[in-house]
Amino acid sequence: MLLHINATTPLHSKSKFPFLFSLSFSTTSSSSSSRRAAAASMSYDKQLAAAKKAASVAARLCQKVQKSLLQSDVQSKSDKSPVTVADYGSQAIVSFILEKELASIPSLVAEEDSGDLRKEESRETLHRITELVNDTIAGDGTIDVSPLSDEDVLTAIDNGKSEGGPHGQHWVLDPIDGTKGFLRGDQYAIALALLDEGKVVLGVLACPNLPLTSIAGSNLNSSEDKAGCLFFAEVGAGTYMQSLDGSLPTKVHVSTTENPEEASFFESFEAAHSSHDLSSLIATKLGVKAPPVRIDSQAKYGALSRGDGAIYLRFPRRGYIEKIWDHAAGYIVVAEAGGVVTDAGGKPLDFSKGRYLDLDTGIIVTNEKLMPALLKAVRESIGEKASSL
Ligand SMILES: Nc1ncnc2c1ncn2[C@@H]1O[C@H](COP(=O)(O)O)[C@@H](OP(=O)(O)O)[C@H]1O
Ligand SMILES: [Mg+2]
Ligand SMILES: [Mg+2]
Ligand SMILES: [Mg+2]
Repeated sequence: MLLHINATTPLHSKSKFPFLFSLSFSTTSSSSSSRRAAAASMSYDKQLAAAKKAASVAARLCQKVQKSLLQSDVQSKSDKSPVTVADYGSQAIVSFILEKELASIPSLVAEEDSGDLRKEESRETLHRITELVNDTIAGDGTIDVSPLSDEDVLTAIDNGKSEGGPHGQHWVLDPIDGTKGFLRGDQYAIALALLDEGKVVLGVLACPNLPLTSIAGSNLNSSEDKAGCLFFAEVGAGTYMQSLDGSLPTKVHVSTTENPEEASFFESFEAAHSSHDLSSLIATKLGVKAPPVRIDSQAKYGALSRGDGAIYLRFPRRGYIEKIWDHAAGYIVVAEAGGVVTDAGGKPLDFSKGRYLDLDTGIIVTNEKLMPALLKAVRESIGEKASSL
């Protein structure tokens, strides 16, 4: 179990408060304490500050686009998933700001590439992206740079071609996770994480449409609450949330409920991304009473990290291979808030294998107390489904 300070504790650097960290070490489980021990001598504070800035500025670009979303902003990639000027713009901004803040070209594993944008018919779209990137950077007022050219934007996007892997440091970026939610006007996230020697050591999730207060039991679409959350986590230092417009961070913690009857669960809005039938069977077996909360993107990990729900279930169709940028930031945000993220067989996720995750059947997330019962329900439900085929 992690040391939970309280919900209004501002973030302090671990170097300034060694006392808090020795306390935190003494109360952790053995698997997380070895993770912490490995990272104890490392501080990623500088990278975390750069990541928070990059994700926040990218979120502003996305918010601008979502407001004035035009059908012509939507293109189709070869895999038919929608990709918008905001996906490209967000990737260019994050790549550019990381490079500027850290004074070196980052190794970046990111979802988008510039292939389609370099085609003659994309010339107008590219101009529009460059304009958006420059307007957003100028609007921020803290980034000292002359306007970027179309070529600068293409180069920044293409920095995301790294293959990642088990050695060295690699940034992992999903410039807009939940593009379908973004296009619908619903939830999406800018998800940025850092791998060091194959382990996720920090993560930032910007969720522009996620209410600052709990979404437990609420109808997200009719929520009048103020929205825009920035979750961030550094290995060994816990998870914090602040508003995207810059409030003081508060420490967050996953739900500690042991009772499945009190637990609600998150899953993809899109049934094509995760089997709603299987999750319903699992929830029934486990004794969950509440209906599923269906939202797009890694906003699910963010909401879970602050206890809005207790379980996240993800079961893609057979043969689908998960990408590391769809989970790296969300994983550490939940893990540092005291949660457990595994594949459907209970194995930890391995982010060291390159751009893809090699895992068994699906991804499940909950707290340490509920995990054994959840794993049992998952195993039985998958068995039942298989035998009924
Ligand atoms: N058939 C499929 N099964 C599972 N995940 C899929 C999928 N097709 C796309 N995805 C991934 O699901 C992500 C969105 O997850 P969620 O369903 O939780 O909102 C997408 O991220 P992008 O929107 O960044 O492309 C995409 O990578
Ligand atoms: Mg995509
Ligand atoms: Mg994604
Ligand atoms: Mg994406």
